[in-house]
Amino acid sequence: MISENKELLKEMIQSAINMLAYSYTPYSNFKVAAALHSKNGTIYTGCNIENAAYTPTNCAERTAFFKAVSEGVKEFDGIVIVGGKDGKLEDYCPPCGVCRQVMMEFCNPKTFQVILAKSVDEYKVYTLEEILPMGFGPSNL
Ligand SMILES: O=c1ccn([C@H]2C[C@H](O)[C@@H](CO)O2)c(=O)[nH]1
Ligand SMILES: [Zn+2]
Repeated sequence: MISENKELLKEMIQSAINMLAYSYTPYSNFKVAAALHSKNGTIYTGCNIENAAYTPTNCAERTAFFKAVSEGVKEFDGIVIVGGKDGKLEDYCPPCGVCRQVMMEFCNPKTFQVILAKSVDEYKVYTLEEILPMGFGPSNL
């Protein structure tokens, strides 16, 4: 489990916090960033990217997944998520339902860890199964 590696966890949280600077949010000012760890050791970061037409907005988590998958990487251990109004990390920022479903596509719900962070030493760890019980995924087809 990725959460046992405290050094890696800190590195991922710091990468996500650094990524907040690229969050494109002229409409909501709600800034979100993610750091996704692949099983080959690479960290893929992502930020939310809003749009004047609103619905094309892409969440930070999906930006990170799509960066990785578009480079041929499809196996992951865990994701760190940070976010808040104006980029202030006062609360934990849980992933939306659409992002949970994208996680379900590529990750084992029993082992993939979703780590919500407020700082490098303030975080909570969940499995995908805990935040998406009875999820529908590739094994259901
Ligand atoms: O899982 C989530 C939920 C929301 N947002 C973004 C989308 C939008 O830009 C802003 C407000 O919903 O937060 C994410 O990046 N990830
Ligand atoms: Zn989302």
